[in-house]
Amino acid sequence: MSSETSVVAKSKRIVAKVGSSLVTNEGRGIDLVAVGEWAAQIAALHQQGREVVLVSSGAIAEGMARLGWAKRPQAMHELQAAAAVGQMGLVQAYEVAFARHGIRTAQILLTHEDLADRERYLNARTTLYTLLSLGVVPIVNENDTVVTDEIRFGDNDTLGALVTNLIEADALIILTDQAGLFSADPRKNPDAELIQVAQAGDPALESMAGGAGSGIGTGGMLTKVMAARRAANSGAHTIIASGREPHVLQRLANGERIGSELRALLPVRSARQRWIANHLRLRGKVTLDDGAVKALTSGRKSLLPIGVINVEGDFERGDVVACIDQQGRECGRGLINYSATDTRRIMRQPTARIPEILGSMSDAELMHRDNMVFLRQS
Ligand SMILES: Nc1ncnc2c1ncn2[C@@H]1O[C@H](COP(=O)(O)OP(=O)(O)O)[C@@H](O)[C@H]1O
Ligand SMILES: N[C@@H](CCC(=O)OP(=O)(O)O)C(=O)O
Repeated sequence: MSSETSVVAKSKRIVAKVGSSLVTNEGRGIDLVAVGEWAAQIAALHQQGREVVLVSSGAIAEGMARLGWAKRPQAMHELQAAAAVGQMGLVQAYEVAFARHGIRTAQILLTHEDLADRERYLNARTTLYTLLSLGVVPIVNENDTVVTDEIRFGDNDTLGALVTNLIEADALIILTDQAGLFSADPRKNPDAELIQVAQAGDPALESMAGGAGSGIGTGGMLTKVMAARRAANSGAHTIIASGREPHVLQRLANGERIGSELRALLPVRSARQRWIANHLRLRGKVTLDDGAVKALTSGRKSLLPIGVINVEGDFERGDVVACIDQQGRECGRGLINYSATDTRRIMRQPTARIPEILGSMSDAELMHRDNMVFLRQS
């Protein structure tokens, strides 16, 4: 494939995400013309044998329009009420638009908990695979009505990336109200330049995307750049492009380069490792000495208690815990074999002493390499 060809051309399974500002026409109620156009484009992708999951925001913005609220409420229960009202409009609009092409849609509302718990994660995955095999287009949003501030994704960019990981999609296409990622916020810097190709996860992208969003969406560009990094964990490329660009999805699928392409270069990991890498709820941290950091990042070894010099948090056996170096940078994460209390008892200890401290049936490793992901190359 020439470097002038969009990575979407080769993508069989695609997650497309549309943001609130697009779906609701800058907060003025659902843009039915735009919804109709996306449905027509996704129908065309189906004709080519591609599978598409649509992650759509807009429930809160549409709920506000339906309730006649001019200002976004602060109180969580009012946001949740708006989402419940608006989600009705959202799924109705998609159902009608896709039905014109003979395509069925399905509503999937997910929470953080659904993706953090391995069993529920696997259930969600099976359902999505089943829907795709039936030729249905799943329409995904966060289950805003039941989540609270501490546990919500908040923006749908993160959710789009997690769905990309969940179904092992080849590409994540984030459609927004700008032509892509610019070197600075184009609302404030008319001279900002479009970034056409970059590596997902490049820290320079995060500083370009620092500003807030449109005021209608929640994430801004930063969450899109972070989503690209997350999507790259499962080998998926991300495109950030304007949802107002005519036939954008079809043109991307036909190989045209539009917007910003944030490419995945990381090695593809196992399904279990991807789940660990993208785990949002870390229960604690263990600080490693330099030798342990080296063993993990360059040798891809299991983590032994002797390399741990500090323990933070109150975790249980089986929780996902971050491994940080002495500068506080995360270098890996994994499922821990001991509770925080036991980890504190055995940290800095040689392997031979572990049975003495915790009993003869103890594991030698604090984290087994098969249950770990290594986030930084040395
Ligand atoms: N470097 C950047 N490039 C492009 N847009 C940026 C950048 N930094 C901040 N933004 C802002 O991010 C907004 C898009 O985010 P958001 O409003 O959350 O959209 P959506 O609802 O599509 O998720 C843009 O309108 C723009 O003002
Ligand atoms: N779940 C919320 C989406 C939150 C949101 O604003 O997302 P985004 O437009 O992607 O920044 C809704 O449907 O209103």
